[in-house]
Amino acid sequence: MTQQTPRPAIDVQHLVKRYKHKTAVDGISLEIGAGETFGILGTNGAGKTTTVEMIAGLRRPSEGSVRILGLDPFTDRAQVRQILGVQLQQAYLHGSLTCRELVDLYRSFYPDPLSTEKALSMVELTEKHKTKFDDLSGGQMQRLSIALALIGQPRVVILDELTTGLDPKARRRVWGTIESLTDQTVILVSHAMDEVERLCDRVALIDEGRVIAQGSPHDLREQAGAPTLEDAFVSLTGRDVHDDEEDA
Ligand SMILES: Nc1ncnc2c1ncn2[C@@H]1O[C@H](COP(=O)(O)OP(=O)(O)OP(=O)(O)O)[C@@H](O)[C@H]1O
Repeated sequence: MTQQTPRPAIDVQHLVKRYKHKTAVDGISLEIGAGETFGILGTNGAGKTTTVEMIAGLRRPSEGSVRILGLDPFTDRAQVRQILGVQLQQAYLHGSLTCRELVDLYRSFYPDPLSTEKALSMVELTEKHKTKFDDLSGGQMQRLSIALALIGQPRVVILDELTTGLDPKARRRVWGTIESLTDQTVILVSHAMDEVERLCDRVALIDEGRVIAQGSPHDLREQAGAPTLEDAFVSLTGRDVHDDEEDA
């Protein structure tokens, strides 16, 4: 690592993803600094998940490049796995394993993981340690997937729909956990404006696979001349927060 040229922790250049009948991501560039919490906002189908899946190395870009702390998520896969924690919208976990077994399994992937107890207590699943993943409620599954994303104390964390489906108390607890990640670089995909406003230093607003505005939540409100981030979203995209692309 050079000291004189601080590189972005996450450097995304001209990212494109084409499917057969659809360009889901159409030239997205993002430079996210170390320690930043960066929000990705956009309507349903805007290309947010596709973008973060490419950043995480789970989906191959049609064009463009991704570097995480200087590493390519495809060619440096093994190294990236050590520094990256990912919570995706759909958690693909073994349903027959208990919470403790899943936590222990994920701990084994990392050199310096959180303790099993800390990981479970962080998301208030200590009492559920013997419960199989399939027998958890939706919100409990979500909380476990957050713990698994953070278990390796990764330097970079990607969280897709962090608190969707969580009750207000659980949301606030999870926010507190994310706020405590001061050294880590976090990408947060969210539809929840209060969450973005509270947690994110900067935000990219994505529409039809492109970044249409970028800045702090305050900047976006100013750019749009809007009183709230939700109003800014509607004004800048011309759509409602929960609009679907097909409805536009
Ligand atoms: N495997 C795929 N094959 C074809 N099209 C896809 C595929 N995955 C996603 N898409 C399309 O790409 C577009 C972007 O999808 P993506 O899931 O990235 O959107 P999103 O912004 O995360 O939406 P949401 O807010 O609903 O989660 C959508 O039109 C979606 O239908």
